[in-house]
Amino acid sequence: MYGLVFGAAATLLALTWFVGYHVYDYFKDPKGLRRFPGMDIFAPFTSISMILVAYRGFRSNRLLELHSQGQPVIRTGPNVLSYGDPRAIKDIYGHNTKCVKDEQYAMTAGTHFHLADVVDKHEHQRKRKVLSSAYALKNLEEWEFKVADKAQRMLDQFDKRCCDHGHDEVVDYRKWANFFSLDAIADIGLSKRLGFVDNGDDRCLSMKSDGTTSYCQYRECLYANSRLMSVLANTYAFFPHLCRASRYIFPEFARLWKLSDSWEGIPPALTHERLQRYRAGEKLDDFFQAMMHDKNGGAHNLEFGEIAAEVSIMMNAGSTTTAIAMTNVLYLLLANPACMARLREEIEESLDEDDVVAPYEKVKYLPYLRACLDESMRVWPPTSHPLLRATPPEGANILGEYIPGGTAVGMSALVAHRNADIFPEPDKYIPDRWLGDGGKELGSYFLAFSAGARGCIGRNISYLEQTVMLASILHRFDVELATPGFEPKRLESNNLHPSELPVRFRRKQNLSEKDLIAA
Ligand code: HEM
Repeated sequence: MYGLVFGAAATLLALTWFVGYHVYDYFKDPKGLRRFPGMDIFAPFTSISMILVAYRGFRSNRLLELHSQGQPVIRTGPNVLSYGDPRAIKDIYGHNTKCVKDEQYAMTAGTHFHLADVVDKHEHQRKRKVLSSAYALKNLEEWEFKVADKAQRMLDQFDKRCCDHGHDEVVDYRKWANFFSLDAIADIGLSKRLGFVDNGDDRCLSMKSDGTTSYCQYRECLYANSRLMSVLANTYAFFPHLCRASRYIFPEFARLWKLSDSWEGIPPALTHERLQRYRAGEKLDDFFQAMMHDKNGGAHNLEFGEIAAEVSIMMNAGSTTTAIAMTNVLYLLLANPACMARLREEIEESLDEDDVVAPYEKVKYLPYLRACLDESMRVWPPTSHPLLRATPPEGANILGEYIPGGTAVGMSALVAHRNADIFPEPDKYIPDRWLGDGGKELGSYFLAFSAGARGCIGRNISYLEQTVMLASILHRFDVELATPGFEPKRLESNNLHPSELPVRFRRKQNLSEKDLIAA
């Protein structure tokens, strides 16, 4: 009985402290953030608001709704501001910004930082220098054959499933696009043949820190980790506690944590395997090799943990985003037949009839093709939520207004891209807007790859993969939605995931009967 009373009193005390602390902080307002309207009435007091919005699965859309009502700045947490005016991009993300990555990145990092979550500017510069040779455009073109190989395997799979063979198989392009982007980045990065496209399955090895291994499904595990972080990392001081508690309290989170634990073991398993090949003296042409040595052959002497961290971000950022972009562009073209027809015409004019996988040289500068890709990443940016930066200790001017040091600030790419002043008719798919001088001017408001020193290092690889795969598919097949009028649902974790994309492939009429039989 006394125990119960004591427990109730302790809970009440803790709650009173919790609420009192946040209310006190709000009214004390040391940074003067009270002038900004809250995302809802609780957001200025507590990050629970953002946790709930994130949990519902589309926080950028909520921010878009709020900013569209005319609010340029919204307080989404006690110390977090969301910007709605794309002119803030250069202040927050531009090359001259003094803002650094927010502590959220360090909070969610593993034992070692990787290029994307390292906060310290000098450490980031060091890493970026080491890795830039690996990601350089020069290497990229040398690695085209790896992408072409995966593209050929994708075409082989679609050939087997296309309607001309008497069956009527519906293909989930979303799934296959992810198999493709994973196979491609594993080969480019680690000379590893995952074989996801060949197997139509993403079963792979995961390795615990004690060296024990097990098998798991790659995408399921990665997506679980991303979903957890997108919800839980909105708390700061409470993050480790929430991580622990959520494992035991909520069955849904317990399931996600189990999968996420398996994801944590995938990059070490890949790193371990590649290191063994490296130590055995195999000279392979991949990122890994470029990461281990400088141009003159001098060893970088990276620790295992750092190598595994870089493998992790490469296999994560380098696969999901591209697969999302590939899915969205195909969907948007199917939903906009006039754009599809024009793109096909451009592709047909540049490829020869006997080209199977589109040679990058022939398609990389096709203006309408690039415009279709960029417009789809504008409408549905694969990484859509505000990527938070912290203002420097001395504070920063954002949109001409002083924001004190240590404030988290960010702008969602979805919000930036749906701004009607910059992108008229923002909800419509209009690739033309990217053509000519007008298109060039829009570049500074295109946030799909973020911007400045922390902008995406892998964008050229992604364009290579997206361009080759899309051109090859449209050169070979007629594609249609399995259900006319189908629209993918969307779930935003750390990326904005479309649901499945069920389509049918049909070999194009201009291919000879002989060609069909050979396939
Ligand atoms: C459509 C495809 C892609 C999109 C939309 C995309 C988007 C982004 C965005 C928005 C950032 C900034 C992240 C942040 O501030 O937290 C970023 C950074 C990064 N991306 Fe990508 N990315 C794509 C493809 C790739 C690929 C293919 C790779 C690797 C092969 C890659 C590797 C990275 C890395 C390592 C960073 C961190 C860069 C740094 O901080 O210096 N990305 N990407």
